[in-house]
Amino acid sequence: MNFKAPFQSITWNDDHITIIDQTYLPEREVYVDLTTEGQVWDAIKKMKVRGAPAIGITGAYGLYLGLRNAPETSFDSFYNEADRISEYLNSARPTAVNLSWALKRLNATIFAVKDKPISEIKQIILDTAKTIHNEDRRLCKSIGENGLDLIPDDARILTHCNTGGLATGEFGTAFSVILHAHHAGKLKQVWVDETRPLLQGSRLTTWELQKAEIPFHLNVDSAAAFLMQQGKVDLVVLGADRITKNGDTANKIGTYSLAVLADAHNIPFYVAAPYSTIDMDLETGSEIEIEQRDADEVTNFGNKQTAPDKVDVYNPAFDVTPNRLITAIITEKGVIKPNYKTNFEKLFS
Ligand SMILES: CSC[C@H]1O[C@H](OP(=O)(O)O)[C@H](O)[C@@H]1O
Repeated sequence: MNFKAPFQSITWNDDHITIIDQTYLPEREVYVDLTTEGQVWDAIKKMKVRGAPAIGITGAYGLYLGLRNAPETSFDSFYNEADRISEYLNSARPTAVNLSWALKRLNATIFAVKDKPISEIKQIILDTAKTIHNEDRRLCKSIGENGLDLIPDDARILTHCNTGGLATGEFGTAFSVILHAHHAGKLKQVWVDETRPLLQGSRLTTWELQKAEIPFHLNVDSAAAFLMQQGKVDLVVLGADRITKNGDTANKIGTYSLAVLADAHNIPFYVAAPYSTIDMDLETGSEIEIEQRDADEVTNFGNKQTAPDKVDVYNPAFDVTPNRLITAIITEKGVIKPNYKTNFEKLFS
């Protein structure tokens, strides 16, 4: 299916990255230029750019920004600098594997061309970052196409957090499935979880759905169960930040709750993600580092304080859904069903 994505959230402009600063959405569409690895780190940490594939792409460009003026005295010193900057960038957010995946891919590329002049290696780093960006565009389009077979006519899809162009290189993951279902005339509407505490659903997914002219209702997270109980949800489709070899999936906090609810109501529960989100180095979800974020994200609603001073807060940015609750994982190579370990090994062989 040929259709354009509603917008681009990351662009390489000659010598810098331009991103939409998502912290201003939906009220304002603010574009910011990132010219150093420090600005990239800050943008990822403060979620000006967010979403597993998007932070991988931005991190890749960030490594180039950090290395483009590095001394060209010796390969070893250049490679050590690449490793240092990669470690620094990777420290911005730990859970989404795409950031470390992109940086590891770039460092492997650098080592593979170690006999070339360092000036040439720098250009290869930039070219590889662009390849990662363009590859994500293609992979996410395929995810949407592959997901279509799972979508019934007049589908009412519930989704969580944001998985569209703001979270990826262009089409999104679960959002790509929604886009394709819409263009195929199979989508009745989307239920959008607001996704506390940072409201990626109510701020970002609604903004993207309006741009795509897709019908939706915004609902508080705790209304999902009632919607399912009333028979108003046909399937759940959402994204991932890290999927382990056995199919356990780390995703935005609240995903596990939805998986348990979907199971209790016999509703299909689908994860959509590119291969770059699958971490074949981890056996199970218990090994995934879950990012803990600042208390003020929970004790404040925008600029309004909504809890007393000095309260203890538990604010994990993600949770882990066990593979047994995941009906299938929609990837660019097709729809993967259990046994995930066996089928991932075939996918990666
Ligand atoms: C297409 S991956 C999007 C994935 O990333 C989000 O996390 P965050 O907003 O904290 O970057 C969320 O888990 C989404 O499912």
